Amino acid sequence: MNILLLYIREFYNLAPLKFVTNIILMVIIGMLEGLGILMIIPLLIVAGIIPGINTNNGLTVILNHCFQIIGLQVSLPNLLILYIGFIFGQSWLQRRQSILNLDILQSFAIFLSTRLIRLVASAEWQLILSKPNSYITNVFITELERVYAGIKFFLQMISISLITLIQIVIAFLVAPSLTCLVLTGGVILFIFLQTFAKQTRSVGQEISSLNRDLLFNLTEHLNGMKEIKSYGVEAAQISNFVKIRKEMKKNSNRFNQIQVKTNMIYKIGSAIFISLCLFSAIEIFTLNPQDFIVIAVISARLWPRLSSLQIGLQNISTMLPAFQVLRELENQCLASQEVLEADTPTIIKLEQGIEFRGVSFYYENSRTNYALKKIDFFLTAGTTTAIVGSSGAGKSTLVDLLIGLLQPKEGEIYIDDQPLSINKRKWRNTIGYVPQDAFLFNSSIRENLQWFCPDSSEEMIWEALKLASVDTFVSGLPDGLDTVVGDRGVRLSGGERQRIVLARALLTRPSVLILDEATSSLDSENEKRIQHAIENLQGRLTIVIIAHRISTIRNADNIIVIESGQIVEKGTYNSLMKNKNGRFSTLSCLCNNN
Ligand SMILES: Nc1ncnc2c1ncn2[C@@H]1O[C@H](COP(=O)(O)OP(=O)(O)OP(=O)(O)O)[C@@H](O)[C@H]1O
Repeated sequence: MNILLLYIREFYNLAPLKFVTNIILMVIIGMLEGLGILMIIPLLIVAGIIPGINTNNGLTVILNHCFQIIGLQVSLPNLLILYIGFIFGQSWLQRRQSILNLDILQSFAIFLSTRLIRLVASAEWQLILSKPNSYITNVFITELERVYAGIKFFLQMISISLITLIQIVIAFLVAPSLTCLVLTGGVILFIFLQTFAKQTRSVGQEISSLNRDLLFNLTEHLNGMKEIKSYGVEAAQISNFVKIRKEMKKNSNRFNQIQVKTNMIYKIGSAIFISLCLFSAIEIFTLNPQDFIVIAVISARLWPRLSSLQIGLQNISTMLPAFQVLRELENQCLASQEVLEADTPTIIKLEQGIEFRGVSFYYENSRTNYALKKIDFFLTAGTTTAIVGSSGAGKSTLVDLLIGLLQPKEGEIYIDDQPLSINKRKWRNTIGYVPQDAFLFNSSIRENLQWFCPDSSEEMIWEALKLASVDTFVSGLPDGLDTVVGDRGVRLSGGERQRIVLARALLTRPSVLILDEATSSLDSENEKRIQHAIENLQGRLTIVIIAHRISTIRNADNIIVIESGQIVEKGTYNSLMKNKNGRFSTLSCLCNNN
């Protein structure tokens, strides 16, 4: 419950005035409903439905007094108009309150999701790496929805509680002993049914974990659709999906059964207690008819409310695990916020070069294994450097460190003698990055290109396309720049996609271009095109190429060979090839044999 109160406090802090207005409206609505019930007595008296009525009844006297003040007679039409007035006022306020309620709930929903996206976006890359995408998606889509639902149930419970409380007070004023009897019954039943709240909590926990599994399974299924179809393992994936779905159904049924059971117990309980009340009212408390009617109406309304309160509590209980999941992610992101200098469009004009000084790095989930150990090198500005090594050698880790996504555990990276750690934002504005699995949106080539550079002109776009050797291809398309590339660029070949991503990186006019295995999945024809594009750029900027294939880096000014996280060789292509027993020569032979 503490976690719920924590979010309620944030909810209150977001719009305290609206929150308080909402509560005041709830109280007024509760009072108007109570007055509506009380009106039954004078109505019955004036209509003469209850014979031999004691007209000195407290309520009737107050009403007479009120009517005298406004100069009206206590007549049936006046009473009916007043009754309609109460109901009208209550309904109108209820409408206003519902609108206000939804408004503040929606504002809170926006606040929570915006805060989460900010926290995730500014978290250290290593935290994002440690979470499956589907985990974060699940928190955004499912768990956040459950959190809003939990807050909504909480507000509904406040509203029901206030209305119930006001009616209990009215009933108490009319017939204290009988009200105590009705209440005792209600409280006993309420406490008895609390055991169900615990059960619903465990159902809620299972719902949270099943939602996560379902999304994980679905994401894996969709991402790996090509492989799944190629290996013909659709049935296994589908059966896994169906299994989770069935578990969800089982859970949902369990929750429903608890709620239906609660409802049933309340109905039976209320029948027993209302009968008991009727009997006691007549046989023990000898209540007069008008008071009896008020108590009967309040009791009849009170019991369903108690049942709604109980069900509301159960609903909140089911949602509590979602609050915990959300808080956990928020706290993790908060604890690993990236320290960046103020947002700025400034870039670094690389003049001397980039230096790795004694850089070591390990991933948090494998602290004993260094992915990179004591890396020292200097990349002169304006040159092209290739980093090669076998799979798992540490090339991508090195690129992530170079971009400033990962922080060295030991040592430091310098950009023209300035530590990268204090200039990360400026540095990222300076570089162009083409990753292994280049990403394109399901929109036009133009929109994809302008993603990082929204103000780029037509001329700049074509210049970048030309540099990336993809201008002829784009101009040959029927819709040219307006051609839609499909989800993740599926309507393009691997080579076309990669060259468009290269053009996107070049459009930002970077001083440093980092290509991480940009040709790894391409055939030799496309590889040549990319290579040609890179050769076009050599000398104009500082280029860092991570490559598997030695053929693609023949023209690099420097080559750094990494093995098991350490630099084992450095030099030019020719000097490294001369050392026949060297790692580079071996890698080169392996590539040629492949
Ligand atoms: N997110 C991670 N968590 C834990 N260990 C990781 C993570 N990413 C990489 N590693 C480990 O770090 C080492 C270096 O990995 P890296 O991806 O940098 O190699 P690579 O040379 O780029 O490999 P490849 O050419 O196959 O992409 C490997 O031992 C790898 O298992």
